[in-house]
Amino acid sequence: MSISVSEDWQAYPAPAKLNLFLHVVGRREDGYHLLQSVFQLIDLADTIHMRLRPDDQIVHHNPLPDVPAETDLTVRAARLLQTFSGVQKGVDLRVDKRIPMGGGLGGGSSDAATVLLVLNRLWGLNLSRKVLMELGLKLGADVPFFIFGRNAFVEGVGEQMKEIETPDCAYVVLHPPVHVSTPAIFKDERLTRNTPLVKMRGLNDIDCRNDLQAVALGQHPLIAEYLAWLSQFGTARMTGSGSCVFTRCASQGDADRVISRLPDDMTGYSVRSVKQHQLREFASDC
Ligand SMILES: C[C@](O)(CO)[C@H](O)COP(=O)(O)OP(=O)(O)OC[C@H]1O[C@@H](n2ccc(N)nc2=O)[C@H](O)[C@@H]1O
Ligand SMILES: Nc1ncnc2c1ncn2[C@@H]1O[C@H](COP(=O)(O)OP(=O)(O)OP(=O)(O)O)[C@@H](O)[C@H]1O
Repeated sequence: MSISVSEDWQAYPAPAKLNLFLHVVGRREDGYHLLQSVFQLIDLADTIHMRLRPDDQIVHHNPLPDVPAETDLTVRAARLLQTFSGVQKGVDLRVDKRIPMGGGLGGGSSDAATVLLVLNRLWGLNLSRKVLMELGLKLGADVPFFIFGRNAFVEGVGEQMKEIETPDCAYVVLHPPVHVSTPAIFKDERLTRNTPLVKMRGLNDIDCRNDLQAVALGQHPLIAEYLAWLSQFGTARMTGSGSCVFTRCASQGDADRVISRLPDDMTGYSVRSVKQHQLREFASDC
């Protein structure tokens, strides 16, 4: 799947995710945390434009203001794949960001996953999903999920996943304008790391809370104001390490109505759940 924008450039989607719940169940010796979470794909997405180059350069044409090209996860993903495969091919990249950065929506990780999936095809590498997921984990804990490409119950540090049925529904997502540092949340001494392990049968049996939320609210009180406003319309919760908060709505119309009542100084999105990543078939399962 791709959407043509010109003869050479092709456009590819990089969807965001919500963590429908997120439990911290332990900590590894290297400091990384063991999690249990359900990851839900949503239709809020960045667009990555890519074009094959006649040489082996990887060129980012519109780096983000605060992220130098060399540290952008799209460039890092392309370089990692180039080094791993030994391929002598290059790519031009442009990224249209729509997913708020540092919002717990996994935007950077999804951008990286899209680059890995697309270059696997454009460079003719034919690497398996498993290999791409292992490579992706080197870039970030959420990258394997986007390569897996289906809603999932995720364990470990973010690398073990099982496909799961999730409700087909609408969500309202609000973006408090604070940049949450994921390492600072995980390092915080107030974080509880001993939530009992759950067996995943269905979402209804689970205490759907986010263990990172109390810590994020402690560090950024503004998130609590957004949660309070959204709680008028349903149970509201933070995604990932924040700052975004979300609630489920009965219909897209309901979600749109919530957004229409948003105070002028708040930013939010009416989104839908997505069943599968549109680029899932760019990696094979064998
Ligand atoms: C919390 C989640 O948002 C859930 O989706 C993600 O697991 C975070 O993923 P991410 O933003 O891609 O984070 P990474 O870049 O992999 O890790 C940032 C930092 O968060 C901490 N970190 C992250 C994931 C994890 N399972 N345990 C951790 O302790 C580590 O200090 C790490 O250095
Ligand atoms: N292509 C990219 N898009 C967004 N952020 C990027 C990108 N490349 C590098 N980054 C860096 O990664 C940081 C985290 O970005 P991201 O938007 O993925 O956070 P997040 O949504 O909180 O992620 P998560 O849900 O995985 O915790 C940014 O602040 C930025 O410095």
